Amino acid sequence: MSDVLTQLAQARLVPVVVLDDAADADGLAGALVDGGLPVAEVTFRTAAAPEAIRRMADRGDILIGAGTVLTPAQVDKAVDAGARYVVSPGLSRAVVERCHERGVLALPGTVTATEIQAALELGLSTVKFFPAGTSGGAPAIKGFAAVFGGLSFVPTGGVSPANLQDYLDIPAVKAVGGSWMVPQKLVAAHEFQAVTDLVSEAVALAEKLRPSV
Ligand SMILES: O=C(O)C(=O)C[C@H](O)[C@H](O)COP(=O)(O)O
Repeated sequence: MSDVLTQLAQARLVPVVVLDDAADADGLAGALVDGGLPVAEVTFRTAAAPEAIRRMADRGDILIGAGTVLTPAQVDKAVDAGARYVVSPGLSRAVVERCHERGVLALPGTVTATEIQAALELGLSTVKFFPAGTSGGAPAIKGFAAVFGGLSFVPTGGVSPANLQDYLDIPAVKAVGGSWMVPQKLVAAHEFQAVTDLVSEAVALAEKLRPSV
C-alpha cells in the first residue's frame, strides 16, 4: 500500500476518469502514459468501470485505482480487476476495512475534523479531501494539517490548473485528483492526442511547482 502512496506522491496528479465504454480504456491509458502521467482513477460511476480497470491494469505500465467506490462489493470488483487503490467520495468503515482485507490502499473522502478522526481511527494516514472546492479549499486543508500533524491529503473536486499551486504548495498535500486532464467528451471522441496535450501541460505545471529538495 505504501508503494502506491509513494507512486501517487511522485506523480502529484491523479486523473479522475469516467468511461462509458471499456473499449476506450486502452487508448486513454496510452494517452496518459504518452503525456508522462501513468496514473488513473477509474470511477465506478459507469458499468464500464471493472472491465476498463482490467484493460488498463493489464497493460502493466500504469498505476490504476478505482473511484466512486461505495460498497465492499465494489472494492472486490475493483481489486479483482487489478485496481491498486480505492477512492471513495465519503468515509465508509466497511469500504476501508474491505480494502485492508484485500491489501489495497483506501482513500476515503473527508471534509470535517470528525470524518478525519474517524479515518485516523481506521489506521489511515492519507485521506482524500472531497469536494475540495466547496469545502474551504486550500485554506481548510492548511487548517486541518495544523491540527492533524502527519496526515496527508489528496484534494479533489474543483481542482484545476488555475488553483493547482494553492493545493500543491501545501506540504501535507500528497497529490491532487481531477477530471480536467481527461474530459469525457475528448475521450468519447477518441481525441487521445488532445488528452495527451492536457496531461502534458498538467505534468509540466506540477513539475514547476515541485518543491526543490
Ligand atoms: O467520487 C469519487 O470517488 C471521486 O473521485 C470524485 C472526483 O474526484 C471528483 O468528482 C472530481 O472532481 P472534478 O475534478 O472537479 O471533476
